[in-house]
Amino acid sequence: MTGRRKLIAGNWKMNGLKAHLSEVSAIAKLAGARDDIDVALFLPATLIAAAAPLADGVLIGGQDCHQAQSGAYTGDISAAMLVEAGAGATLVGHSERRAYHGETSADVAAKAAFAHGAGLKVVLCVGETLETRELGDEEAQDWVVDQLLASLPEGADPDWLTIAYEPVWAIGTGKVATPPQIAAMHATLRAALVARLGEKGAAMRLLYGGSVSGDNAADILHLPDVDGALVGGASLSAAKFAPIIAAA
Ligand SMILES: O=C(CO)COP(=O)(O)O
Repeated sequence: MTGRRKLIAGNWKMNGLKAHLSEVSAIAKLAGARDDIDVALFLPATLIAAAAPLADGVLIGGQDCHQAQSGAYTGDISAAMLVEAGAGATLVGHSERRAYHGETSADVAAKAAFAHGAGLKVVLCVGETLETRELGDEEAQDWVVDQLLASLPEGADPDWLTIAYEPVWAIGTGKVATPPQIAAMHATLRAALVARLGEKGAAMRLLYGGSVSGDNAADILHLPDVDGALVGGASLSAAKFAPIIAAA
């Protein structure tokens, strides 16, 4: 036993209106039936305040937060705003933020540290593009280790920080990484975390994300260094999320 509790997390991305809150309630019901794992939902910021009271037993989070307390950052959201809305966590460094908003690993490390300072748990995402993967499996592993180490915040601790490995080429494509690819990457990331953080690195959860579904969840979740999943499309409905929770 590793002592690491599994975390099944959903990332709704830019999906979901109030009409979809019934899915949050239904997912909370699924989570309530499992006291051996953690379940989280990273929702659009507009849904957090309405979702939090419905989601007993589910960690509700935002999908990004700014690395400053407040200020002239049009369109951004601060960690304190997420906390006030009822969030207990946030994603940082998702590849869609890195790609479409130009976020660097230094930004991501600062966001993670700031979010922690505001009392949020943090899921920090890393992952390589198809171009990098095509250089070879070892090259991809080296690249992701570098990205992870550059993104790790000061004081990284498994009590509040979880890492999610999400190969960009597997996100929303239906093209899941193979179990050997995932196992090799997670073993490499684990070794890098242990080298950097010692026991804290051994205890830090490492999630896989990228086209996780009810069909492939069991094969992925039982790999040795996989401590859960970060699920996009299949987290939007309780019906599709249920078999992933059941597989954990
Ligand atoms: O990016 C993801 C979760 O953060 C994965 O998305 P999909 O599960 O839709 O591939």
